[in-house]
Amino acid sequence: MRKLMTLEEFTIQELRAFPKATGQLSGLVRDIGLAAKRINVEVNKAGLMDAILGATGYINVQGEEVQKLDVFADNQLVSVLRNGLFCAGIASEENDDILVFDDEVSNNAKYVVLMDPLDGSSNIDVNMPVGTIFSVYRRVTPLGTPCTKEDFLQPGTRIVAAGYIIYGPSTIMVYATRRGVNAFTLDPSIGEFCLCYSNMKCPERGDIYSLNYGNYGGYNDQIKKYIDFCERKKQNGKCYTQRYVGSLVADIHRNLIKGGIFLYPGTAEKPKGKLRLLYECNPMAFIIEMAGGHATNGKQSILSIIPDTLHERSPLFIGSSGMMQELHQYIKGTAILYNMSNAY
Ligand SMILES: O=P(O)(O)OC[C@H]1O[C@](O)(COP(=O)(O)O)[C@@H](O)[C@@H]1O
Ligand SMILES: [Mg+2]
Ligand SMILES: [Mg+2]
Repeated sequence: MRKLMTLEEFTIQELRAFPKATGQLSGLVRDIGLAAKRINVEVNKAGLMDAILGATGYINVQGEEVQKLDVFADNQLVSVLRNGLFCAGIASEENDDILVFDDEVSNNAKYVVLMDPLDGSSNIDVNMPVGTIFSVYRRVTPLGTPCTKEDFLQPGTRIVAAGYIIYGPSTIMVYATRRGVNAFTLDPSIGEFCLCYSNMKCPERGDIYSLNYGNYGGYNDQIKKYIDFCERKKQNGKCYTQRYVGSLVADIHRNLIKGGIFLYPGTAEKPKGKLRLLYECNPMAFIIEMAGGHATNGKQSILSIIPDTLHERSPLFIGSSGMMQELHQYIKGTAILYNMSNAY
């Protein structure tokens, strides 16, 4: 077996590149990795335990029925980060309001974490890939004081690091900073995430388009025309292929590796679509943009949106740069597609 660098070794190597760094970000990512390992164990044996499969009967702030695994995942992340040294507070898709840790250590931590503890909830009971999505921001409120909502309502251009863990045939953590995008596979024999893809680049083009076709009727004419174009489109003599898992982590992970485009547009009924700007759109946009792709809401780059509320939704168009250019010719959005990776 090739000796693969572990996540811990990788973050320490990154630290060595920044002698002035405090190590807080590396510590935070390792804490998230630990929580992911605990979630992974429950996901793997979900079919064996009623305690993990099924719904809680509780409706969350999103108006969605909360799954038992949503709660389990949220609790694992909250407890690891609350008891850690590097996080001042959390905003979670599952909680109405922010969680301020407000103790001496946490109040001196310079980062806050935003998370979708369990993504792809509708796929839990059918053994399809699900995931966890996170993003890290530097606080804007003074250290030594409790963090506030201001620390969470920052545009995606302020993201310091973002990532997701996909609990699939293998469990993979994709972690992005401004230095690049790297992926780590969980090696169950040593219980460590090991580097499997370094410096990932999203191919400029692919032949996959990904959307929930069931919503087609509710899309505006421009988007319908783009989807019709994808149906007819031939590339190198090959038709475009439609793929949709229904777990954002899985649909984005596939397109990150193979190239492709993912759309979750607004509809007449839900003009903002379904996906949450802070917990889903922003982190995925950061990862894909750092890998050379693009992400917009059809009008502007996702990362440039100034959030108003914790649980606001946004249409999402994301993927290979060449395919995003093509899409924008159809939806005539005014978004000038430039790569945000060098915006800051
Ligand atoms: O069932 P739909 O409308 O296609 O929505 C699927 C989308 O909803 C989600 O499941 C929403 O995420 P959660 O499971 O975290 O609520 C995404 O993962 C996925 O892309
Ligand atoms: Mg989600
Ligand atoms: Mg979720």
